[in-house]
Amino acid sequence: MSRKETLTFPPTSIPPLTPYLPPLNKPKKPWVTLTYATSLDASLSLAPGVRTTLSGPHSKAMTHYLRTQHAAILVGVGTAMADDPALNSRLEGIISLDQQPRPIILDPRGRWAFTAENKVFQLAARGEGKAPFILVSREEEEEEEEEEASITTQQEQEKILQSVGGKYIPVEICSETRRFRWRDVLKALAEEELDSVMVEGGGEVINSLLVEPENQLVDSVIVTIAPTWLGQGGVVVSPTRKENAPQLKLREVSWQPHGEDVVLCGKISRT
Ligand SMILES: NC(=O)C1=CN([C@@H]2O[C@H](COP(=O)(O)OP(=O)(O)OC[C@H]3O[C@@H](n4cnc5c(N)ncnc54)[C@H](OP(=O)(O)O)[C@@H]3O)[C@@H](O)[C@H]2O)C=CC1
Ligand SMILES: Nc1nc(O)c(N)c(N[C@@H]2O[C@H](COP(=O)(O)O)[C@@H](O)[C@H]2O)n1
Repeated sequence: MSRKETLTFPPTSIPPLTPYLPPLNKPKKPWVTLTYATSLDASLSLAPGVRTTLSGPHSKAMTHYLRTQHAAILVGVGTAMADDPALNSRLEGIISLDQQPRPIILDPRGRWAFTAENKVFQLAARGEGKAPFILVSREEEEEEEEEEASITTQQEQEKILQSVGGKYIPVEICSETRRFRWRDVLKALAEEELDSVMVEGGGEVINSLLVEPENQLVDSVIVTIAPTWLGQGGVVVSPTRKENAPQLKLREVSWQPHGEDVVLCGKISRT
């Protein structure tokens, strides 16, 4: 990684965000904040696998403030592969690793071919971020024992993970969707004593969390809207619609300008 980035977030911007952040006395289930940056045409990126900057400097600093307010930060393997994300907070004034969120990667099939060069490992080695926990399918772990080549790769990757304090966490997948069930993901986080998580993306992860009944697990939503159209072909946030189901709507909504972007905060209506 190049020069160390430092972001400044004005303290006056903090109070309007506070109602949407994990409270001091957290409930048993980890607090879930769904947060991402979108274009005016609901795109997260120009195309799958393409890292796309949407946030301006102010809203980017806000995201890095949010990262300090959560125990964990979660992305899908699609994002890990596309972006090689750092998943730490580069906010000015961070003095301790305790202020950094734990990166969580959903990678049921072990598709992320990471090396020690990936940012998250570089930062963990330098003490500028926590080491990732990678959620893998319990079933896949057993199947891979059959293949010698993948065992070697898996062992090498496990060494890289362990060398910085990370680990694989086996989680059951749903046999129909071949995806993790969100309640199982949150249970795995709770078992690691991670009592809050910001889910950053990408498209598949967000859309899967916005459908019924999974959306009832979301405590707050914080979306950065950039004044940009990305055009067709992007990774779009648009959850599957259930016939005759009521529309998903936010309540307790607040709109906050952050530079040229606007940040929309809200809570999902309980059904
Ligand atoms: N603007 C923004 O704020 C953000 C933008 N992005 C962008 O989004 C794009 C990546 O999005 P996308 O390609 O949709 O990939 P995702 O990051 O959403 O990863 C999806 C993968 O995660 C795994 N997964 C496991 N459990 C679940 C589950 N319950 N629900 C959904 N997925 C699950 C699956 O892996 P498998 O198929 O192996 O089973 C799935 O294919 C990139 O271009 C990135 O730049 C990402 C984050 C934020
Ligand atoms: N808030 C926000 N604004 C954007 O414009 C973005 N592209 C993203 N992307 C998310 O942030 C991750 C990158 O984080 P690092 O800067 O590498 O720490 C990326 O993987 C997406 O999750 N977010």
